[in-house]
Amino acid sequence: MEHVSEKKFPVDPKDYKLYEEIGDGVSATVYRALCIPYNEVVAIKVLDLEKCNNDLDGIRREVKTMSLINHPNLLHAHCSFTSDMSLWVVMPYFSGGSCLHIMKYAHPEGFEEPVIATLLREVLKALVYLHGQGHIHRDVKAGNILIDANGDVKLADFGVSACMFDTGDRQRSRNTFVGTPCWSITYPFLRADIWSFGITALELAHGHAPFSKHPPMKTKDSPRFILVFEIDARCYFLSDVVKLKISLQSFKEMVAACLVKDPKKRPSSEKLLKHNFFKNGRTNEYLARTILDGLAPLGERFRELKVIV
Ligand SMILES: Nc1ncnc2c1ncn2[C@@H]1O[C@H](COP(=O)(O)OP(=O)(O)OP(=O)(O)O)[C@@H](O)[C@H]1O
Repeated sequence: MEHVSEKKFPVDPKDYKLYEEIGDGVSATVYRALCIPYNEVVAIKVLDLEKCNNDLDGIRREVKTMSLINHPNLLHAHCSFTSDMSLWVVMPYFSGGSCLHIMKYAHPEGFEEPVIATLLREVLKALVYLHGQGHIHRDVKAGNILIDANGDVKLADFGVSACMFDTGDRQRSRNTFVGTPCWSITYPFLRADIWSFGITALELAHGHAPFSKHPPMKTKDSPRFILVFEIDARCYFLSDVVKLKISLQSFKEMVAACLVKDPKKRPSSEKLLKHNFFKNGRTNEYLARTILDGLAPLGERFRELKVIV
């Protein structure tokens, strides 16, 4: 049981009233809910601990990371607790839902340039902060970019994140790297997020990620996979760019800088944030007006999309 925000959220399920489902993932269901004592709407991610026997480490990491981070573009959990065989993570409710949901529902061909620039700029600010703290997010994607009613953007889901300052044991067990946490060694690992960031840019521009219809690769970290994927993603990008509404040279340059095979040659999140492309970004109110106005409530959209899938 952990308390993670200034306002003490209750850690008893009886203090919450679960409303409709608003999302689901591999091992969790997310509900809109009411925190009864505060009369405040929240989102609760309920993880079935029996289903995630093999990844208790990942869950602990997600909850711990969510409780320690403090940045306006990162999702911060109110509290978490176990109830029977499930873990409840109580978080602020983002009525826009994820960018993936919004695209699937209302923008199947992807977003317009200023929307993409605004979303990506906010995500990049979160990455600058995370990387500065030695964290790698490792799951940057449209499904993990949440938007609230004001157009505020939050990067969510730390289920597979890793901290470069952890002991070697955990890193060894995750089969990613072994070594002392010093920047000269660790910074190429942080740049894994830059790769995913480039793919996310394509996802937001196309409405879906390159090869999103293919089953996930088991050997995610294998250099062969990365190489094949890089070439494919770039071909996909170059051949399809004519179809995009995006004609900006700066978008192409920005994505190309992220999708470089050698992580050391990718820009840092801080450097990338200075890229010209992000000058096309607008305010959060613009986002709210452009992509949230007129959308059905999140639960309704979720239900409709579930029927389609
Ligand atoms: N705080 C929130 N407010 C509104 N919607 C949310 C919130 N948290 C999650 N969601 C919705 O629920 C979906 C699934 O949540 P989440 O990604 O945390 O589950 P997951 O099991 O980790 O998913 P995956 O394994 O696919 O990454 C999100 O894509 C989003 O649409």
